[in-house]
This record gives sequence, structure tokens and C-alpha cells, in this order.
Amino acid sequence: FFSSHCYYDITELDGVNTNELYNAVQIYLSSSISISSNRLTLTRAVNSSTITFGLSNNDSIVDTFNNVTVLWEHVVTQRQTQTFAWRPLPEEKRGFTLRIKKKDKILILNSYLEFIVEKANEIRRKSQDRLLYTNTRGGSLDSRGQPWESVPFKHPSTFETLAMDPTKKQRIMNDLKDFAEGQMFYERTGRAWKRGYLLYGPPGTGKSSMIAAMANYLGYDIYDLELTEVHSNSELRKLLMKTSSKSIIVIEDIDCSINLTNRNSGLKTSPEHSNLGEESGNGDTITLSGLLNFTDGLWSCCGSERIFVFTSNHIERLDPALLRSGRMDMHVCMSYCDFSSLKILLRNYLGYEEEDVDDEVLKEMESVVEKAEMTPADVSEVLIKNRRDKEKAVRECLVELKSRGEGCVKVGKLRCQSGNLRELEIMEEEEKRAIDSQNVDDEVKTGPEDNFCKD
Ligand SMILES: Nc1ncnc2c1ncn2[C@@H]1O[C@H](COP(=O)(O)OP(=O)(O)OP(=O)(O)O)[C@@H](O)[C@H]1O
Ligand SMILES: [Mg+2]
Repeated sequence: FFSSHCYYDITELDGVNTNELYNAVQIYLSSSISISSNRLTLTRAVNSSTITFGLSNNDSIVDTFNNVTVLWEHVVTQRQTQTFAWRPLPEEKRGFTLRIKKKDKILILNSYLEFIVEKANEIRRKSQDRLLYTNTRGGSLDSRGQPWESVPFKHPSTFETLAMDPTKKQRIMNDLKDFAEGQMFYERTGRAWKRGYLLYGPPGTGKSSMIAAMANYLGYDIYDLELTEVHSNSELRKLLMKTSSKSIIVIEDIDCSINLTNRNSGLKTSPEHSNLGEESGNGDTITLSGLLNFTDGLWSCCGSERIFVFTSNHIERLDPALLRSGRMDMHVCMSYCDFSSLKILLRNYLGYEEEDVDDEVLKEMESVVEKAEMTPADVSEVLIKNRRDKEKAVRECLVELKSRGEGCVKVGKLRCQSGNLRELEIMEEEEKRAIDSQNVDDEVKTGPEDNFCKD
């Protein structure tokens, strides 16, 4: 009561969950710790490429923020003998204690902790490689009780190398950026901080590459959810609960991995998807409503800052419930190579800019590329095959485009399976964005909210 200081404990575990603030403080302090300290702990996280310095047990460090000095102490105590628990807790109890002068309390609590969290995220993103998680164990857990297995994710795809219409690409990038920076917006509007993308189009048009580009762009981890390995809605929910924030949760080929059409028809699923079925009530199948709950229901908000991406080769096979507005925020049609995508591929594989290619050839390419209906994967293959001889690569590419173009005109196929639908979706989505950006503008006017609870 008479002390001029106040103390805040930030323990490693909050109940049984990890306290993210503890991790943030640890990372933050590791960046400001001077090598002159006598005793430091050194750690390197799995899949990380850097070593971090940390405060040793029961050591302390002084930090200053806005000319205010604070003291951090790392407190480690032995946990008392454990009573029976489902999951044993670590033997040591760890935490940081922050000591500040009472008069600095408001300033510190309002901005210092927020500053630490942000700084820690930045450091983490810079130092750590992305992770790719999969659930291929068919529901079993590993020794640490985790249903996900992870490997370092080093996919080189970026938005720069992604061949698609530049305006569309920019729109997706803006959307992602708005999302990642939109914490205040989501809080203020009472929306869960998540976003859904449906990527659809023929095989080889870059759906998976787009997901990798998204992860690289935002610095998020990827959870690749293999639905055929999940046996029930409750298992699905558990998997979701074990994903971390700042992640992309991917379900590829959603039309193949689950029978999502005709929710109420009671049709049996095909034998190869025997574990996936319609609402049967016996709890051992995944149902469409289970999946929708996964992305939309209350459970989907048990973390934040998450992006759901579904991919499909056959959008027409998906249940309208999955497509209805608001479910997947953005529908992106990945289609055959157009002229702008072709130019990106020439740059990727041959290092050619527009002016490096003969004008005539370029014109011919432009005139035939749409008709040819070649996927970016097809074009890439031709270019890779001939990449030692760039001139030849361009020539071969043109030949291939022409021969495919002639074939296609005869067959007279449609370019994008849902051309009209696509226009409509883009309009809807633009409307939604207009509303969203209006809200963001409002937010700028009112300024950041004072969302810290002052006692
Ligand atoms: N839009 C694109 N931009 C750049 N490269 C692409 C693009 N589309 C495809 N490719 C190339 O083709 C390969 C296959 O593409 P990707 O796996 O992304 O296609 P997909 O749409 O996911 O196909 P599927 O429907 O079969 O899963 C990639 O490794 C990439 O090199
Ligand atoms: Mg794919």
C-alpha cells in the first residue's frame, strides 16, 4: 500500500493455455538485452534460423519507454507436486514481473504493452521461417498432444511471381493488407477477425501457388487441413482450436474431399469418402454444417486473425450454402493464362521483360493466348523445358499457344466456367469493400480506441 511501485505478473501459462503476452515479452526483451549481461539463456526455436537471448532465471533487466524506466524480472519457481491432471504441467512455473512507478501506470499500460506485442510480432516474423502444418495422422495426437505436424515452409511463390491479372492481384493484396491491419476495424464493428477466400478454377492455374504467396506476403503459417483424415465434426473443432492466430487454414479441393452438395437430400457419400457424409446424427462423420460451423460458428473465433482458404476445381459442385455472400468473403476465379499472366511467366522463367521479346511475336502471342486456354502450369512447362535457350523457349511457347488455340476454337469451349457469375461476385464484393473502407475511414477520424481497461 505504501510502495511507490506497482507490479504486474505475466505468467507463462494462463490456466493450461499459453499466455501470448509472456511469449511476446520474452521475445521483446531478448531484442533489447545487452550482451554485457553476465548471464543469459540462449535458445533457438524449432525451425527458426536465429538464436535468441533471454533473461536467465530470476534475473532482471531495466527497460525504458517514452522516458519512463521500468524493471522486468524473470521469475522461475518450482511447481508443487502435481495432483492428477489430464495433461501434466511443466515442472517450473515461469513468469515475468513488471515493476513500474505508480505515477507511470497509465502511460505504461496504455501503450507499452501494446508496443511490446507489436514489436515481438515483428521480430518473430523476421526471424522465424513459416511453418506448414498438416493433420495426416488420422486424428491421433503426438507426444505433446498436438494434432498438427509441422514442417518448415519454404515455398518460393510470391505475388510478384504469381501470373494473373494485375488489377485482380492488387485487389487481393489490398484485401489481405486491410485484413492484417484491421484489428481495430474488426473489434469496433463486432466482427470476428477472420476472412474467407474461395479460389476456384481448372488444375494448374495457380490456386496452391496463390495460397503460398498469401502466406509469404503476410508472414502467416499455413494449416493444410486434410478433410479425409478427419472423422467427425468434433475432431474438426479440436483441430481448429489448436491452430494459432496469424495463420491461413486451407482446405484444398473441397468438392472432392467432402460431399457438400444437397445438405438436406440425405444422399449417401461415395465409397471413397466413406468417413464423410450427410447429417447422420451419430457424430462420426463430417457434415457440411460441421464444416460451416468450423469457418463461421462461434468456434471459429476461438483465435483471431485467421484466413480460411478453400480451393475447388468445380465451383458448380459446391453447395450454395458454402457460396452465399458473407461465407467466403472473396471468390477468386483462377483461370487460363491471359496476356498479362503470360508476360509474368516470361519474366519469371526467362528473365524477359516485354521489350526483350520481338514485337511481332508478342503481338501474335497476345492475339492467340486467350483462345489457347493454356494454364499457367502448361506455359511454365514449355518455358522450363527450353529455358537454356531463351529464344527457342519463346518460339516453342508461341507454337504451343497457336496449336492449342486452333484446337480450342473448333471445340468452342467456354473460358471460365462461371463467367457471368464471376462478374456478379466481383460487384457484390466491391460493394462490401466500399462499406468496409467507409468504416475504416470513420475509424481514422475517431482515432484508435482506448480499449485498455483502466482500473
Ligand atoms: N498463376 C500462376 N502463376 C505462376 N505459376 C503458376 C501459376 N499457375 C500455375 N503455376 C505453376 O504451375 C504449378 C502448378 O500450379 P498450382 O499447384 O498452383 O495449381 P493449382 O491451381 O493449385 O492446381 P490444382 O487444382 O491441380 O491443385 C506451380 O508449381 C507453378 O509453378
Ligand atoms: Mg493446388
